[in-house]
Amino acid sequence: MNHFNFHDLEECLNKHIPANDLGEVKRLLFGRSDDHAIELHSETLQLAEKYNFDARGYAFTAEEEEFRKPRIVRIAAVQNSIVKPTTETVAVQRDALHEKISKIIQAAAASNVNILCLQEAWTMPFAFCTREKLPWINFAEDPEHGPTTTFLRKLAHRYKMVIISPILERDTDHGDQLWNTAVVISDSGNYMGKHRKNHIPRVGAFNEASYYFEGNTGHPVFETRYGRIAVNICYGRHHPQNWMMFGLNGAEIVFNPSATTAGISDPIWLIEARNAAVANNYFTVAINRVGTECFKNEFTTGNGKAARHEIGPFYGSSYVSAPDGTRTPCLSRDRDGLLIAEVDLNLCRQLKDYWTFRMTQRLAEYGAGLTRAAQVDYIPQIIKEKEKPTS
Ligand SMILES: NC(=O)NCCC(=O)O
Repeated sequence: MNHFNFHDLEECLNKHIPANDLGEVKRLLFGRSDDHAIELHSETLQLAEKYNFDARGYAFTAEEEEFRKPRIVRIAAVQNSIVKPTTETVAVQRDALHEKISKIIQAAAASNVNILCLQEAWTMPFAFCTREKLPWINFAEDPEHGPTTTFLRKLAHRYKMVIISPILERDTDHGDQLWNTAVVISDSGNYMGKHRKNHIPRVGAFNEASYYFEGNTGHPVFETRYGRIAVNICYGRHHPQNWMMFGLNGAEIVFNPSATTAGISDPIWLIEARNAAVANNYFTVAINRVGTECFKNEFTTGNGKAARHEIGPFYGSSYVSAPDGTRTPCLSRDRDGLLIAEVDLNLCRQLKDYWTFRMTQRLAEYGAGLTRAAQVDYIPQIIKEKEKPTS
């Protein structure tokens, strides 16, 4: 099937599953059978219509508590295609993306979004497949004072919104190195800090290791006005320990800005961030770009297939998962979109109390086991059947 004949999983279920089975199918696929959609502000919907993106909203509630007030926060994911051909200058490509995203952020603000995350390397095409340095490395910016952070700080301040901005970073203080970095800007418009992608892919066309190394910023959790947040960038979602460390540091929401293509990862996309939400008792927000990106020079992918000019299609499908394992429907596979989720952060502790994973986790046991497994002379603990005596 052509991926672009199939736009939207939920739409397909609604169309084809018999009405009396639909609730149970949704309970098994999404963790709940009811429609938890929320109405978005009319300005959000108007901007979505005008600028040709989807806007959808859902709510996750928690039990009422005697001693804690609900901690209701609106979080958002943005998925989008690039705007200009990759043959345009870096400044033209980047500015066009700034312009597109400013409309989507405005739409999010109209529906009172508190924390918003953009997709991985959102200011550029995902050009790492080419393995060519120029012009792509010219998209790299200073995370604190570069043009993208400067641009977003104004919006964050204007809308009192925490914004997570994943970019290609140039670290001029340390040998001009490049990094794949998420910048966190507070609701007062201040630069809060950054996190560098912990796991760098060496799969398919994702040749990022030619540009930057595994991150060296650990697993920071940012204490924002609206809650404790962290960022697990793309390929890091395949590593349960990466998710776990953000949880151990107290994250209540972990964003997973990604760039991944149909065929590589779509069968596992819907389970990874959802599983992490369950295992770590926090909300997760999985975000993927849309569209196919074309480059002037052909590149090969090391799979015996002919060289090509294109990477993609990126299949979108951004979604939010709650610590109880429920999830929103996805955004579409091929359209720009804004996904808003209203969450009660009290749900995190409620699920901690229910499952008691932290108590049963046996961190010290695994810490020791992992240390042993990382040694070069580690002998895997395998038990074989004893040889039977031959008679
Ligand atoms: N951007 C990125 O890390 N992509 C790798 C492919 C994947 O993890 O799905």
